[in-house]
Amino acid sequence: MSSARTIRQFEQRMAEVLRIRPAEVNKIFRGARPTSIRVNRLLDEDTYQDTLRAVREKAPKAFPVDWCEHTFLWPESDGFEDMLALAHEGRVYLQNASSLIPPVALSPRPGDSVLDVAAAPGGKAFHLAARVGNDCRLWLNDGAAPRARKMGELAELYGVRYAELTTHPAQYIDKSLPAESFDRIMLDVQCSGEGRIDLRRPSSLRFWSEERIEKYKFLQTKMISAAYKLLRPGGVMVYSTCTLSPEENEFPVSRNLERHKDLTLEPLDFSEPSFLPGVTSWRGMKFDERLKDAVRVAPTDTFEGFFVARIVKAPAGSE
Ligand SMILES: C[S@@+](CC[C@H](N)C(=O)[O-])C[C@H]1O[C@@H](n2cnc3c(N)ncnc32)[C@H](O)[C@@H]1O
Repeated sequence: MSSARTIRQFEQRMAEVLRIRPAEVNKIFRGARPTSIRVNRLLDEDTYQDTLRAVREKAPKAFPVDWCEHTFLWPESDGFEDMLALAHEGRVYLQNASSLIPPVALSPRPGDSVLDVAAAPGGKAFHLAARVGNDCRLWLNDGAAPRARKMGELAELYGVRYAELTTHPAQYIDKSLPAESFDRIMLDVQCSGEGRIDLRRPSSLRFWSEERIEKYKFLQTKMISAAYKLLRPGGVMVYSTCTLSPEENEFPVSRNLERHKDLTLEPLDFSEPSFLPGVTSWRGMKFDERLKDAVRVAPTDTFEGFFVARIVKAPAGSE
């Protein structure tokens, strides 16, 4: 159980991050729900059409997302049991709408070599595969072997073809995989999960602490640095977390922009009212000005708190 002190610390921190009053934090952090339905395109065409019909009939309040194909926003979760049954058959993937953002931001192209560094349970990796109809060389990695194994089984259910499935620690992944060999890298990393905290259940704060945030920030900085070495010149990497503290978001990205001069940030070319720019300072720390091009998602009924940065490596031979 979390102490009253931890709850107070969390409320104060979130109020500061989101620039709201601590009392409002309690209204916003009411828990994670699956608030999107992604219809799986990797099964046969008849199944796809049949699934689309089922979504429209059984979850009529779901509505299409204009920046993400084959996907519906689903704030009311109507027809939940029917959608769950479709998910068990691999026909839809149910997840929070914020999780749709990183694969769209990464925008893999047909034929790309794609690495997902912390891929399990597979939501974003499967979405990447679906975006190019399995026409990519997909390398799945996750540091937790049992989660990686389960992801392999789910990949089969969802018709996802992958080239490799490994369990390397992300912070050292450059020691195990060939340098500069990926066109696209997804780095959706382990974090303090603030976007998913449910203050109706204070026990959801049991793993949250300011000390843990400090620990993660160095690990995440190393993970980006290791992934950088695997990215081809001209390639794109998306760094994302389901947390809001700048230590775990702007800090690791900013340190890597300083360290690797051929990296820069690109703004996303789609938006929602809850998308805010990244911050350039926090509690005495200064971050690279380009962090304004990152997206910080404020929690709403549909979107969990999230952070996404699209990081680009300059093409070979450029200044
Ligand atoms: C936020 S989850 C990833 C969710 C996944 N991208 C998805 O969309 O389904 C973070 C993942 O990182 C993995 N992980 C934790 N520490 C790691 C490490 N040091 N190296 C690699 N993976 C790690 C966890 O097992 C977990 O599956």
